[in-house]
Amino acid sequence: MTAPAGRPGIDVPDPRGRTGLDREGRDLTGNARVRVVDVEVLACDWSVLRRTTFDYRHGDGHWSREQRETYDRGDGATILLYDPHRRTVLLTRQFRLPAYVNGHPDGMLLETAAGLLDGDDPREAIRREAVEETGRTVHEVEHVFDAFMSPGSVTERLSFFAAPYDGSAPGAETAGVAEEGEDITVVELPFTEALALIRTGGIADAKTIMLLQWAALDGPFGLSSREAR
Ligand SMILES: Nc1nc2c(ncn2[C@@H]2O[C@H](COP(=O)(O)OP(=O)(O)O[C@H]3O[C@H](CO)[C@@H](O)[C@H](O)[C@@H]3O)[C@@H](O)[C@H]2O)c(=O)[nH]1
Ligand SMILES: [Mg+2]
Repeated sequence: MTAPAGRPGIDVPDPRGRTGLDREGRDLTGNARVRVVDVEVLACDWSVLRRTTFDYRHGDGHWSREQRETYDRGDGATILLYDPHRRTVLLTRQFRLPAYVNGHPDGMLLETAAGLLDGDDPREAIRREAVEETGRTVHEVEHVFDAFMSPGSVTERLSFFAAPYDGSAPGAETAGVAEEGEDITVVELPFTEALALIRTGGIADAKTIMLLQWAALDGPFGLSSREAR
């Protein structure tokens, strides 16, 4: 007996049970300069790699046919936890393979807590991730901004949040969901030290740099907070 014919992720389930992955992006109508011609699934396992063929009308009016690959691992959310009284921030340290294979000395990155949405609203998702990755429960979270982190290739939209935590209360030193292979160290740093680490390369993660700079410019350790004191 032969196995049923079918393309995983398209007409038969892929390893994560998905089908119809080649339909994503075919019916977009928001930009009259863009006509999607074809969507191919090049790979689907954890994430989805697609190649999209589209016609694009340039500024001078001529059309050209283009192809772009997009890497889709879903959307995510991240949060800066800060203690406004002790002037500290709570970060995580974990191994990041993509950074390790691209020149980071040991792949151990200092980052703000973050996670994939997994079908949740960003605000709900970030409350869950804050507890999972730092052991701290956060109450009111402030939405700071959203950003596409690598818009030439990665579809992900990241939602950025901030929330105070009480660093005078005892907290966890390790966190993460062990069944998912996570092994996270919780790192509390004086805010000025965290900012200095951006300059030296000790913090090399984009979302973390963005949130620390927001905190210095516009957030809890910024000009307006200094004026308020
Ligand atoms: N098997 C497998 N599992 C994976 C893979 N990629 C991720 N996972 C699993 O999915 C979990 C994802 O953990 P989250 O905490 O939800 O996501 P994250 O990797 O921290 O992502 C956050 O940071 C990223 C980097 O800045 C952001 O890109 C992302 O939006 C989010 O904010 C990992 O612990 C791991 O178990 C993969 O390629 N294969
Ligand atoms: Mg995470």
